[in-house]
Amino acid sequence: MGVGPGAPDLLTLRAVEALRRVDVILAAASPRNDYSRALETARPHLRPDVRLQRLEFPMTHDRATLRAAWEKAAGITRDVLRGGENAAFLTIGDPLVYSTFGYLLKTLRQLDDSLPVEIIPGITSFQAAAARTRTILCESHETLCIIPGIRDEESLTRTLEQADSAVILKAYRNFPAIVSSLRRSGRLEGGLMASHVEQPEERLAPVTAVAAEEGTPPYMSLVLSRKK
Ligand SMILES: C[C@@]1(CC(=O)O)C2=NC(=C\c3[nH]c(c(CCC(=O)O)c3CC(=O)O)Cc3[nH]c(c(CC(=O)O)c3CCC(=O)O)/C=C3\N/C(=C\2)[C@@H](CCC(=O)O)[C@]3(C)CC(=O)O)/[C@H]1CCC(=O)O
Ligand SMILES: C[S@@+](CC[C@H](N)C(=O)[O-])C[C@H]1O[C@@H](n2cnc3c(N)ncnc32)[C@H](O)[C@@H]1O
Repeated sequence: MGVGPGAPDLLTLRAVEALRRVDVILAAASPRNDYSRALETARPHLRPDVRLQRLEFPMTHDRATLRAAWEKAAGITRDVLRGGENAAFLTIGDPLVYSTFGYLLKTLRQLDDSLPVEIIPGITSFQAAAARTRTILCESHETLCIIPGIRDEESLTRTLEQADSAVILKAYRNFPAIVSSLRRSGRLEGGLMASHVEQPEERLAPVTAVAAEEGTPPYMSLVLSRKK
């Protein structure tokens, strides 16, 4: 299930109802910090007796490391379900948008495609950012383009030139290339940077202001860009 951007009151009623019902909570954590923001977001809704099971996702692009981790996570999930327990896998935002859930689902299907899976949608990070900044995402004939900010500058520029509205997720380490591509496509002015939306560390600022600072933005950052 998606738990939304990070505030415990931005889960859907369906997600909250499911959390009250399940025996096991499956939470993705990076071995780097063993922290699950999705779990902390859902925590106020958990039954005190629910069992917590961490699943490690290494947050890397190394194919062999990823495959091994997904197989381990899918194996644990299969064993929980085959044991007769209900489980909820938590993911930030929506489970079908750049989510660990996608990899878990595909790998679980390969292990056993008879296991029942229900997907509960969540409010995405960019919907939450649009709401917090009162930004219209798209209207009338406009397109809305969802762009992974880890692409190279040329690719980012080409896509931005085609888009009416754009949201650039994963706007952190590659932020300088993102800023250049916004500038080259004539949309730097007006670009909004939204970090940790609906989380305690929330920051909303013009892209130009963030670009003028030293340092790398946090992983939980995205850019909203609407063509003028
Ligand atoms: C490679 C890299 C780039 C990339 O994003 O592509 C990457 N994550 C990176 C960094 C990173 N990720 C997170 C933090 C801590 C942030 C914090 O704590 O504030 C940090 C920062 C850090 O570690 O420094 C947490 C996190 N990540 C995802 C979620 C949401 C979810 O679970 O859905 C959550 C919240 C979980 C929670 O806490 O609830 C999801 C994804 N992250 C993935 C990959 C894919 C999974 C691959 C796999 O199966 O392992 C997937 C599914 C995206 C996809 O595939 O599109 C990049 C490498 C580092 C680098 O080199 O820069
Ligand atoms: C792996 S993707 C997860 C997307 C998520 N499933 C969704 O539906 O929004 C991680 C990226 O989502 C964005 N993100 C997730 N939560 C966020 C938040 N609360 N504030 C700002 N950006 C966030 C950031 O761009 C981050 O790099």
